Amino acid sequence: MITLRGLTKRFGGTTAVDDLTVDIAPGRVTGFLGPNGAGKSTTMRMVLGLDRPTAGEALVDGRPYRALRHPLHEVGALLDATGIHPARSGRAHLRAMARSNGIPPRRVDEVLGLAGLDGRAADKPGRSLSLGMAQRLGIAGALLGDPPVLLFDEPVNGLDPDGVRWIRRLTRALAAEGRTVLVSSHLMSEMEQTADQLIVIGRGRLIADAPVAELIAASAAASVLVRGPQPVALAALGERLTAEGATVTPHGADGLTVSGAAADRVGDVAYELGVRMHELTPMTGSLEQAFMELTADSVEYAGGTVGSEAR
Ligand SMILES: Nc1ncnc2c1ncn2[C@@H]1O[C@H](COP(=O)(O)OP(=O)(O)OP(=O)(O)O)[C@@H](O)[C@H]1O
Repeated sequence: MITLRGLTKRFGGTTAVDDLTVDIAPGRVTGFLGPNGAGKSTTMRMVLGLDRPTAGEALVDGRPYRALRHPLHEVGALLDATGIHPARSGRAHLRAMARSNGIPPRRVDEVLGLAGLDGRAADKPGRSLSLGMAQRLGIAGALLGDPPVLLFDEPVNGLDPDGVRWIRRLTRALAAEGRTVLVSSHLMSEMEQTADQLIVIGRGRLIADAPVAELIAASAAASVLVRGPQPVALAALGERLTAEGATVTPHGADGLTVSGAAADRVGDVAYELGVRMHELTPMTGSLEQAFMELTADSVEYAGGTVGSEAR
């Protein structure tokens, strides 16, 4: 279990993490999602004792990282996979880690196997590892102490499609063993396939903490695409739906996207107002869409919504 309580980190005038309170439970994969610069890496660094919180606390099984007696056996992490010494092989790197933590050398071969690094790749010097191999090596390092809590920061970075599938299977298997698995990503599609629970942050603040299926369902139920040849009538439809509490955004030159109203209701209102329609389509929800909706206020390029100015 990872527990964040009022976790806050400021760098000068920048608030990277802003009063984050959340529990990350064992036995499932928790996706940690947010736009670039949202504060995901900084949060993970505080869990790992690499950054000191400005306020609040980050606990691993109830204790701050610095109070863990055998850290490698209690929490494993992949943060920046490019940190390996250029002249040292992956195997030597892991052996050194194992030695200084009282872990037997045979565990090194085990985790190299788990990470899919065959003999040759494990003996290459750090400088000649591809990013994908470095990611796998980083994951091998995280698994070395067989810890119950794992943090992977953007683990699919640099991996080919096989590697991506491997990460998906590995994280799910680790969670199925009852471990706490936190995986950060800005790839919503990846999280849709991997995570059970999603924590979404924007500008350091918690935006959502919910099961993936719930987030998708919320966005799926809510969006309807409407197209028609009468801009003024369509604008009137948009106004009326906005007045009923829906969110209406323009879609191309002749359409609207309506969230917060069912397709039946949109059709009925159009009929009442005599609006000619060329299309009325309930949109299939995806996590991508849910993510865009959730983080719309926390990214600089967010599009505005239209209400009374609807075309
Ligand atoms: N050491 C630091 N000094 C100053 N500012 C920092 C430092 N580390 C992070 N930041 C700032 O804190 C904010 C959050 O950064 P962070 O790397 O945690 O975000 P992220 O969600 O991991 O983003 P990305 O997906 O781009 O890695 C950013 O505005 C970043 O510029």
